[in-house]
Amino acid sequence: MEPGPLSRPAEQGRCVSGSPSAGAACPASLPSTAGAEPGSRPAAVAAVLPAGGCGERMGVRTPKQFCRVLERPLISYTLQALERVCWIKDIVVAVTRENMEAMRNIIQRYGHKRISLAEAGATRHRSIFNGLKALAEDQPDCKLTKPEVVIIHDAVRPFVDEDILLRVVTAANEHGAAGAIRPLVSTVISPSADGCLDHSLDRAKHRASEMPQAFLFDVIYEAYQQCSDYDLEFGTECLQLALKYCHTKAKLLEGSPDLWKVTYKQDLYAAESMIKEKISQEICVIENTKDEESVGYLLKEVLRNELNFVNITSTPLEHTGGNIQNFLIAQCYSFICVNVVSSNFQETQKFLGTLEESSLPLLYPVVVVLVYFLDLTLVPLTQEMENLMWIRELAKEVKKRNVLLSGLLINYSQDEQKLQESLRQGASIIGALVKERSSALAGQLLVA
Ligand SMILES: Nc1ccn([C@@H]2O[C@H](COP(=O)(O)OP(=O)(O)OP(=O)(O)O)[C@@H](O)[C@H]2O)c(=O)n1
Ligand SMILES: O=P(O)(O)OC[C@@H](O)[C@@H](O)[C@@H](O)CO
Repeated sequence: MEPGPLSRPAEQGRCVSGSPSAGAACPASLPSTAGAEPGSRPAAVAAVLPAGGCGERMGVRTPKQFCRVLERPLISYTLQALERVCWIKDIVVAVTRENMEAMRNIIQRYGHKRISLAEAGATRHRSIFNGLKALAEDQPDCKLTKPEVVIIHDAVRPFVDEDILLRVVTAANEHGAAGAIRPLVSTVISPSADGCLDHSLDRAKHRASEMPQAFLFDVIYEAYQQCSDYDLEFGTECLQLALKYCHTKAKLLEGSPDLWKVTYKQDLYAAESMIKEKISQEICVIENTKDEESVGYLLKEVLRNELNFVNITSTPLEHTGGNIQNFLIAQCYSFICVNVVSSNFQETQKFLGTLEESSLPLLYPVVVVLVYFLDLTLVPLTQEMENLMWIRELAKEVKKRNVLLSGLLINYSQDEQKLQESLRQGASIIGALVKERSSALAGQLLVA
């Protein structure tokens, strides 16, 4: 049993790791909580996230858990997913010594809480074991308290929701161990020594083991303490360790397709698309109260017609100050500021200022589109573009705060048909800006 090395805590005073005392024999019967009422969630739940791999199959220099998705490290999304669950009291992340500083910077930059760090091991099982040691109370001056149930979840599985976490924890509380499974996509075959097919498994009778998994802490901790070096070195299945060393048969729970593990580069592209899709479901139209109300209303209606599956809300500009946080909490990261008066820099500054003042770290790029309605038969386009050049400079400034600002001129033609056409084109442009959330378009002035 290798010692669990000490590492400086991510949060002051949080000690991590340390070598546990020699493990007692595997508990003959499951600990008291194991007899818990079916369906009851234990009070004390913690999580261990193995994040000490090098991502060889990803084929890039950066370990995949630190690869950026929408300019933010992948692991930050997983931490955010777990932090949304208020009843997980501690999250221990196992990272390599050389990545400790990078991990602390991520925790600080994105405002992650309840995080402690443990040093990763040479294999995933060894990393998990070190994470468990950080939670075991038999450690000198360790501040983390031992949980009743511990969740084990790969740091590169960012799409985990409270429902599956609660299900595995509740099942582990009752059965001692539980894990998410998924139907196999490919058939599992067994090759013979000469590289030919020996036999194939009946796909209908087998499942893929995914994450999250959960265990009564004493069960999985004991299993790791009894684990052979071979299993620590070559094993990939925590549920098997609970079975083999603690005779605990894990409860298997069907998980959603989102539980997949980011392993290859295409998984990173898929993760980015899913995150973009998730945060593009809400658009808030900020109406300038000086506007003729019909302009903002018209655009809202066209947006609703053109952008299916997107929830379009609206609010008057002067109301955004107080509730910008509410928008961010409600997962709204796209704002369309409708103006009729051209180049009203002050109004825009006022709105962007509320984003600046927001105490919530902007975990996703916030798209802000300044929409100007102008009858281009009355005002030469070049002159108006000149008037709006301040958007380019302002966009550079707010991009540092993860805000992607761009301008959109919509021809407010007196001809009803032309106006409708411009509105539809404007809605399509807004839809693309929101969906693609590309920093390359920040500061651009577009015309519909
Ligand atoms: N020594 C290791 C190896 C892996 N992991 C973690 O275990 C999770 C799942 O492992 P895997 O997908 O295999 O990650 P890598 O080992 O990094 O990938 P590869 O096998 O392609 O190198 C990842 O979050 C990874 O960081 C770990 O904590 N310690
Ligand atoms: O680390 P690897 O990618 O080799 O394997 C990890 C997976 O086996 C593991 O996350 C699930 O199968 C559940 O145990």
